[in-house]
Amino acid sequence: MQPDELEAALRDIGARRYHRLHPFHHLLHSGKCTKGQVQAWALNRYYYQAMIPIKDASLIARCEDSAIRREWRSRLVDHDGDMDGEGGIARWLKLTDGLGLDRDEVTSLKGLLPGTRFAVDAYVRFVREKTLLEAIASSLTELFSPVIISERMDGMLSNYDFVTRETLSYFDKRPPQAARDSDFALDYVKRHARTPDAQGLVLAALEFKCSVLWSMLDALHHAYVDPKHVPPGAFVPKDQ
Ligand SMILES: O=C(O)c1cc(C(=O)O)c2c(n1)C(=O)C(=O)c1cc(C(=O)O)[nH]c1-2
Repeated sequence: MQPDELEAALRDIGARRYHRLHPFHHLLHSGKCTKGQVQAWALNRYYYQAMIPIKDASLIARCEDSAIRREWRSRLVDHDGDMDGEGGIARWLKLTDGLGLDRDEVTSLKGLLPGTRFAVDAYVRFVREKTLLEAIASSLTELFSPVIISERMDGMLSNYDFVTRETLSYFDKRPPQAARDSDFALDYVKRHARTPDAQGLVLAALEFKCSVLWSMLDALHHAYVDPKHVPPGAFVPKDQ
């Protein structure tokens, strides 16, 4: 494939497999979730947010090219900030605060669904163990996140009286960061995946990552929407 054909194949995976298509997101964005279901989403997604800098640090740790390390470093700052109280993780905790969740409960991870833990851990392990090309390609879901984030902001702000713009401030910053990061990652894979084998690995890495995001929402749907089987020890909303 030519590089532009590879890009088209990657975008096609997003169009068919990205978590924007998951029924839980349809419920969340259209105002059909209860407050408890929104809390469960935010509490579980906290683990994804908390582990993203760990996976990015592991990518940097094995990367021998200082230009790539320098570029990738901005992701750590985006999530961890330069000081306490700044960065994406801190802003995610503003979201869980705004939804009335106890911070210690969220950060203790005690109420996490096992399915969330397994999916997120699989992503971190993938980035740690696969080739650098596959690790970079697995971040390419971010090509598709600006659209879902704007749908989520509009939908949640207009449909839930318990959600404010300040509560959702995490998402204000994400679209430009995601655009910058995914432009870099896309350019990298287009330049480095030039053989059919390498291109196959890149496409498989993006499919894998779509499955990670999809199974996080499957776990939420099973526990909190239908059939509402909350695994032992996981968060139980007050309204469930
Ligand atoms: O809200 C979303 O739907 C969404 C999706 C994704 C994604 O597609 O992986 C990320 C994020 N948000 C996000 O906030 C984020 O920091 C992030 C980092 C990464 C990554 O793989 O390195 N994906 C995403």
